[in-house]
Amino acid sequence: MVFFFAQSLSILEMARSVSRIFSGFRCFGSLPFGNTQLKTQCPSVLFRTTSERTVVQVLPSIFSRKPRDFSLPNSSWGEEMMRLYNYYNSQSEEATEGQEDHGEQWTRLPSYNRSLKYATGGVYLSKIIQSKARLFTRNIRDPGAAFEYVVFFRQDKQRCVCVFQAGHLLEGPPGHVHGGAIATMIDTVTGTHASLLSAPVMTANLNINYRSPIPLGSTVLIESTLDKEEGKKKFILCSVTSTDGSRVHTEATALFVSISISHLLRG
Ligand SMILES: CCCCCCCCCCCC(=O)SCCNC(=O)CCNC(=O)[C@H](O)C(C)(C)COP(=O)(O)OP(=O)(O)OC[C@H]1O[C@@H](n2cnc3c(N)ncnc32)[C@H](O)[C@@H]1OP(=O)(O)O
Repeated sequence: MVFFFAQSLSILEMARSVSRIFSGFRCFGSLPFGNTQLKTQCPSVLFRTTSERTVVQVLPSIFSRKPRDFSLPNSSWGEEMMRLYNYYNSQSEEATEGQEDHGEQWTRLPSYNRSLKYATGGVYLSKIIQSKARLFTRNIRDPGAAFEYVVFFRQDKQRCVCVFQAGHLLEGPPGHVHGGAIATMIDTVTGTHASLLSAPVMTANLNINYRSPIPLGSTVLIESTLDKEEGKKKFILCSVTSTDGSRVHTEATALFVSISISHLLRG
């Protein structure tokens, strides 16, 4: 992440700016920073500065139109992708009236490709960056060409599962998915998971073992579980397998460190 700030801004203004940016992330990324209330898509964000406490209202003022949710099915999704989407989605119904929700269901996490456009803090960023920035995994217009995925979260088990269909633009070795693309998806799923657990986080360490190649066009499962938490460190385990679980493609461990707004201000 790169942020450009005018030098004349006060620290308070910059803190407000970054907070608003994260407000945008909360609403528009699949990575909601902070303790997210999963069924509340666009919460107010409470943040504290040295001089004041401010509630930043995110919506409805920042919407010009409803952004596309990339975690919903499109025409490129194959049979296996749809089958698994329907499987997890069928277990993610809203709790019915009178029934308490203890996080025992899967929750589909919406996923958007922009944050800066909607984050008013972006006013301190380069206009070019504001207009052109897109989430890395959601920046190909052609459906099915690259990263097609949906992430579900289950709170009671502290577990995320991602159904991922790898498109033809992700080729590494002939006919198979590029290791960097696999790493990107692992970072995305584990990063989403870590950020659901705590305040803003950044990847500190990602350790990957590639066990067997993933054919282009295939659908795989990426599963993420919380290993342990130590202070501001979250250790996450991740595996990429065939959808029937018979083949392990990749195994990984990831470390995420909670950061403060001032960490980003330092660059
Ligand atoms: C729209 C959006 C949607 C987005 C939806 C998609 C989600 C995508 C998610 C992508 C996330 C990313 O790629 S983030 C981008 C890639 N990552 C980065 O650029 C991070 C660059 N690194 C940093 O900024 C920093 O090094 C940090 C934040 C990681 C740590 O700095 P810090 O906050 O000062 O913490 P520090 O004191 O150094 O360390 C805290 C503790 O962590 C340990 N620690 C720190 N680094 C490591 C390390 N590499 N390996 C082991 N341990 C480490 C320290 O020993 C210490 O342990 P102890 O002494 O406390 O025991």
